[in-house]
Order: sequence, then structure tokens, then C-alpha cells
Amino acid sequence: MTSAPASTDLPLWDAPVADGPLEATVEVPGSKSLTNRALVLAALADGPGTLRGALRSRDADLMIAALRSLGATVTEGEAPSTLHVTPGPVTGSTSIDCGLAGTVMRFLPPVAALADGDVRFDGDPEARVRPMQPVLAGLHGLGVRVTGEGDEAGATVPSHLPFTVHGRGHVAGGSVDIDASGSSQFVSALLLAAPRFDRPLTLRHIGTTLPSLPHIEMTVAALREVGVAVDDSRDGIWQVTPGPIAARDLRVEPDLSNAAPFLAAALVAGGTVRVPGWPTSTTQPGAMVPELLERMGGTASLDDGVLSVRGTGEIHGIDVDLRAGGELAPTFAVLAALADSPTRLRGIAHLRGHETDRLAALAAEITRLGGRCEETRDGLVITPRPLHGGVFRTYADHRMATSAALLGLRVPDVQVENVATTAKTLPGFDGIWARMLGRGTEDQD
Ligand SMILES: O=C(O)C1=C[C@@H](OP(=O)(O)O)[C@@H](O)[C@H](O)C1
Ligand SMILES: C=C(OP(=O)(O)O)C(=O)O
Repeated sequence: MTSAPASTDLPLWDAPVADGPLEATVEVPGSKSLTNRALVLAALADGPGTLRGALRSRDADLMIAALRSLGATVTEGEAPSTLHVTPGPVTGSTSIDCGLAGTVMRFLPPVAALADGDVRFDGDPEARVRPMQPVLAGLHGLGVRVTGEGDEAGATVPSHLPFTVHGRGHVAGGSVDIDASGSSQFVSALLLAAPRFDRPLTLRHIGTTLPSLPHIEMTVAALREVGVAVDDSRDGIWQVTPGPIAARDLRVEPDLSNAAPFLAAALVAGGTVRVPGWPTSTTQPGAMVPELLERMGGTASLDDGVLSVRGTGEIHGIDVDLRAGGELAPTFAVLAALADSPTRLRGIAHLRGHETDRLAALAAEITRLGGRCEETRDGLVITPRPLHGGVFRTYADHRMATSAALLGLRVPDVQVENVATTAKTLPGFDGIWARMLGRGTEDQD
């Protein structure tokens, strides 16, 4: 299949080609998922708390702005990555800009339900098609009224942004069943606010598959870390007991999913890439990255908290179920397009509801540059073919942009559409990428 060259009005960034093996150490900023959970729990806590090493990016800053508008005080400490959070009563009569952040649009409606008034949620045009129904249906089941707009005005529960949560100052709690096969964030959202409900929450997942289990384990761990009792002893059922949320001073781990394209660069260009601050144990799905890169031909080692990945330029295809770490799929799909044998990525049908339909976007863009990438019911099959340069469209998706940069290390003349979209979780990505290549900061935006 051939496809037409992309035309775009958005800025294009010339992805740099690696001119030899890499020898780089890359400091990766804090985890989006850990930062935004810690912010929510700090805003609901019993006293002031501090986050150190927090991510500052569009998603984190949208979360900060939203929590401020719901009554919390968030101030910067000695560094922008140090955030002091002082909780306040949850206040309504406000509106929240979710941007394109799944963590904001899913985690905050249950918090807004605790407010003393209406809270309207909206976001980017791309956010208005991301699935929302299960978390709002969960709230409805707990007695919270949520209303949509336009076509959704008459629906029992809206399926998409924009919508308004009509907070009444408290949420009763109780038992509720939801289908979280579209996103683990539906589960995390209800669990995070549950310590503030009147009665225990018993949440049951009734769908066929459950993606991103590590992210649900991350939510459970974050709750336990602040003293909340969570029972997750039965598969697909979580129980949260209401009670105090301890104020904490905590350090956020680096974002291991954002580390993935840098580490993968060692396989594409050869050489070594190191990421310091790699945790010895973590709930981040990025923990899978070293093993996956080894299966594709690299070698990985962890010494004194520094993860090193070495590559020779040889890349082998894999057959892997990425259900637990779907956010890693764009990096591995592009790596697969440069491999010496086919790859099958499975278990990731839910990527159709991410920042864009990632399965369609990856298939279209890899195909446009001469590759072969086909959608299956729940993933992608990538058959390596010689690639050529061209515009790689990014669909407002930060991980499409970082993946395009990875491809451009080996394929000359790859132009990345709107590389600034990486600010969602990794502002200054192009500068960090250029420094990894020993190019100083001349490519920085
Ligand atoms: O809870 C979280 O922080 C996240 C959960 C996952 O969402 P899905 O389960 O929708 O994939 C992940 O892909 C996303 O990047 C972050
Ligand atoms: C799916 C992702 O983000 P979000 O938190 O917006 O769902 C992602 O970062 O890959």
C-alpha cells in the first residue's frame, strides 16, 4: 500500500540522523502518572504536603491549575519540580480545562463530585472524542449527577467532554460496577477520591479485558502510601475504606515511559544510552522497557540506579502483549519498523482511545514512509521494509512525535510535524534529543 505525502500547516522539525554510535546520559523528568496521582492525593490530604522531582509539563500544569480552581493551594518551591500543596475545602462553581490529559479528564470528576457546586469539564478538540462514559457511569451509580451538552444533553450519562459534574459537597460511596476495558484510568479515578466518600467504595470491573494493570497498582500503592486502606485481594474488585489521607513529603521517580525512546535510540544508532534515577522497584509500566529492548537485540544493565542500554544497530522483531504498558507501543512500533524480522504487538485495542487512535496513526505514518504496518483487532503487525524520508504526522500525540524522532535517527529526511506536542509530558524534548546526539542545544525550540 502506498499513501500520499502529508500536507500540514503545522511546523515541521527535521529529525536529526545519528552520525555514529551514541554515548549519552539522559536525565528524564518526573513521571506524569506519579506526579498527577500525588497532586490529587495531596490536594485531598489532611494537611500540607510536598512533591519533589515532580513533572512540569502541560499535563502536570493542567492538573495543578485544576486543583487550584477546586480550592487547593499549589506553590513552587526552590525548583519548579518542587511543589507545595495545601488542601482546602473542595469548591465548585468553576470550570476545568483538561487539555488532552487523560489523568485530568478522568481523575478529577470524582473529586469535583465532592465540591459544593457545579464543575464544568472541557478540553482540546482531540480530548472531546476520548472515552469518558465508564467513570461518569460509576459516579452516577454513586448518586452523583453529571450532565452533558449538545447531543449528550439528554443522555443518562455523557460519554465525552464537555460535561458538568453537579457536586453536592459529599459522595455517598457504595458498590458500583464499571467496564474499564477502554482505560485503566476509569478505575484509578474512582479509587483516588474514594477515601473522601461517606462510606466504603466497592468497585468491580465487569469488562472482558483490563488494560494498564500496573497503573491501577500504582493508584493502589499511592493510596496506601498516604495511609488509605485498599483491598485489592480479588481480581477486578477494589475496596477503599474512607479515612484520613496523610500529608507527605515525597519524591517522584523519573518517567520510565518517557525514557523509552531515548533508551531505544541505542538500538537504532548503536552505542550506549544511560538513564540515571532508575528505580529498583516501581509500579510504572516503563519497568518493562529494559527486558523488551533486550528481546529486540540490546543489552541492559542497572548499576547504582543508572540504567544502561547498549545496542549494535541490529534490531529483531518481537511478538509481545503490551496490554500492561500500552503507552510504550508507539516507541516499540517504530523500533519494529527498523527491525530485521516482523513484529506483532497485541492487547492494545484501547490505544484507539488515547491522544489519537494510535493504531490507525502508527499504521498510517509508518506506511507513508514506505514501511508496512497493519492494524489487527487488538494491535499492530509490522513487517520491516526499506523506509524513506517524509513528513511524519503526529495528531497532537506526544508519543507519535518522540517515535518519529526515533525513526529519524536512521532514516534521513524525516520531518516531525509539531514536535512541540511533546510538551504534554516532556517539554524541551527536541533539545534533550539533540544533546543525546552530542549536538548541543542548537536544535532546541
Ligand atoms: O493512570 C495513568 O496515569 C495512565 C494510565 C494508562 O491509561 P490507559 O489505561 O487508558 O492506557 C496510560 O496509558 C496513561 O498514559 C497513563
Ligand atoms: C495515553 C497517554 O496519556 P493520557 O494520560 O492522556 O491518557 C500517554 O501518555 O501515552
